[in-house]
Amino acid sequence: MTSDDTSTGRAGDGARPAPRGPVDSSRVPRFAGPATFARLPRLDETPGADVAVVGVPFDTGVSYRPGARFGGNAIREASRLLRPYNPAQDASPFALAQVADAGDIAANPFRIEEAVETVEQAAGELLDTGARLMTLGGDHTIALPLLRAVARRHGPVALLHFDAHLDTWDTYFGAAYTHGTPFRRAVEEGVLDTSALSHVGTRGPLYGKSDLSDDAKMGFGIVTSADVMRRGVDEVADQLRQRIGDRPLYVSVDIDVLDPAHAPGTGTPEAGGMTSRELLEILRGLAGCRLVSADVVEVAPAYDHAEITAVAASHTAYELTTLMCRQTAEGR
Ligand SMILES: N=C(N)NCCCC(=O)O
Ligand SMILES: [Zn+2]
Ligand SMILES: [Zn+2]
Repeated sequence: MTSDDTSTGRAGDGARPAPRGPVDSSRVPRFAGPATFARLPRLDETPGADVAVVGVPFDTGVSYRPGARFGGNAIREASRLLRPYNPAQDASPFALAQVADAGDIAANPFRIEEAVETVEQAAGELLDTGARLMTLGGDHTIALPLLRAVARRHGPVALLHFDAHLDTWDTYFGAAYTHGTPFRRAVEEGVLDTSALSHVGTRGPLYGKSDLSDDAKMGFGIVTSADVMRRGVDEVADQLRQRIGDRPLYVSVDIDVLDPAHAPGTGTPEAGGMTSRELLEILRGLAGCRLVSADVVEVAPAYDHAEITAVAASHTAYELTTLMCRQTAEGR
């Protein structure tokens, strides 16, 4: 594959050369060569990244269908069709900041505790370079070590959690680190700013009413999937922005927040979810927030059809990345 890349137009500022953009799909077929996110350079091909896209092929924390370990690479494959100008945010993200694909974190698939440590450590090293992280999961277990690493750098962060599920349950089979429990652990560990925690898109059967009261005690507010439908994306985004204010913000997107019609390729699907249009619009409405890092998790390509889920996840990561690049360009 040629290493030809699009000229991005940002003049080098002395500290760093102009960002190296994606491979030009008008010159090199977009279906050629190994996949990196959005056909961007690998991190080792750049002097350093403002946004590092990193995969975590780990799904040992799941309670139902496995397969999210293949999610990151499915998202990279589906991201070949992304283009460099984002009209919805009026920005060319990859010209505003250097985005690079940092490859995958090698988490132990046989020892969850060790995997959690590995993800925290590797994420911490990437954050120490000054990059923001756009993580491609993996199951939702990985949000805990990612939040630990982010909190070490920024202090406790506001959390905006898009998911069909609360993921604030306590344990499964006595296990503390699973994909249904990361945010309870994160609250217990003090890595979240409990004055600004929101779930968006929740729905479906619970174990009991106490799931909701426990969750509320931890400080979470809930915008259900039905609330999004009734109130509309602009009102929801306004309310979220007000709650978040200028706190450092982490956004975690479990792709099962989308209706199974929009994201069949996931491990614990629930009927009655958001559309991909609603999700993308709410994300765009977060412009102005201080987004420090984000993840997109729970893409399980074995249950996908025609890359529906992976395409939705790639666009989700694209909107989040665009928000981060705009902030870099604004010096925030
Ligand atoms: N984080 C995701 N996707 N799912 C959690 C579901 C936990 C359960 O089986 O009750
Ligand atoms: Zn979920
Ligand atoms: Zn989840």
